[in-house]
Amino acid sequence: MATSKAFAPAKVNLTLHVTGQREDGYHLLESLVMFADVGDRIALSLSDTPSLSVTGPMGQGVPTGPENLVIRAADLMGVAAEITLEKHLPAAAGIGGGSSDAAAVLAALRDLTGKPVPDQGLSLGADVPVCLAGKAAMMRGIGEDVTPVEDLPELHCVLVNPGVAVPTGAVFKGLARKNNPAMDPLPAQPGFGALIGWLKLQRNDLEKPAIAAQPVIGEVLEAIAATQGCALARMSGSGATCFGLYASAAEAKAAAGELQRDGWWVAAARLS
Ligand SMILES: C[C@@](CO)(OP(=O)(O)O)[C@H](O)COP(=O)(O)OP(=O)(O)OC[C@H]1O[C@@H](n2ccc(N)nc2=O)[C@H](O)[C@@H]1O
Ligand SMILES: Nc1ncnc2c1ncn2[C@@H]1O[C@H](COP(=O)(O)OP(=O)(O)O)[C@@H](O)[C@H]1O
Repeated sequence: MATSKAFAPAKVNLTLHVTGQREDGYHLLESLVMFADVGDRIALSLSDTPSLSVTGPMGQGVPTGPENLVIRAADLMGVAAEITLEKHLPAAAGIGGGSSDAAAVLAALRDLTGKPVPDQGLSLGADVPVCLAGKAAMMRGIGEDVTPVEDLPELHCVLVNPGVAVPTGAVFKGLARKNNPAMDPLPAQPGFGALIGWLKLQRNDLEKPAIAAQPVIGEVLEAIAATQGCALARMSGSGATCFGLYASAAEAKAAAGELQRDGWWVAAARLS
């Protein structure tokens, strides 16, 4: 029986500009996305009797029925599979856990069966195409326009989620304005200092409405910014996960130690 194992990394939106809104209500975005070396793990095998088992430290509350994005991904490919999903990422957290799981299943089933992935998986979620690309990229449109970005410096980060789920649609609805300024052009082959300098001039436009919905996100950002060596603290996606950037793995690891609180999920990671 054909089997496959896959890693579904956390997606981090280093920037997220909301620059407009389509007639169907979806928002136009510009985002620099990178992927962390922390994530979910998936094992799957082709089978006549499809099934899903959700395990892992963050598995609680993740749907086990047909609404789970890994099942929807198998359905989209028209393939029956037995899937085990080991959750390490918090759900509904702005780091694309479900989207990354879906993308990993799409890629695994494409490789096992030779079938193409319909429409980059966009029908499963706006974040699925960038997760399918799986490497640093500029994401535009509602997420369907993905351009890989080469030559970014090594980045180390801490990811912090305060244990509150923030529904993506509700945060978009809370935006004061939909047509915010576009991102500045990314400098060519930036070193760490140049990339941080550029990032500081960009934004996550969803930060403000997310903090209004869940004020603890503001506390997380302050706590990250106060850690030794933190070059930038920002929210990812629609939250509530926030990240801090550091020049070294040692600083990111020390920050993760400092940021431990009851109910907070904290991970040090490398971004690429
Ligand atoms: C905001 C982002 C940024 O990367 O990340 P997350 O916070 O989800 O991680 C994504 O665009 C989210 O992608 P994804 O989570 O796949 O979104 P979807 O399931 O397609 O959409 C959930 C809801 O968010 C709103 N939505 C989503 C994407 C978009 N470009 N405009 C929107 O207005 C819509 O109300 C939609 O019903
Ligand atoms: N495999 C999955 N992992 C996590 N959540 C999932 C999954 N499949 C479906 N969901 C549902 O999708 C919603 C969004 O989850 P997720 O993709 O992790 O968040 P976000 O889009 O904020 O990064 C959750 O509320 C959860 O109920």
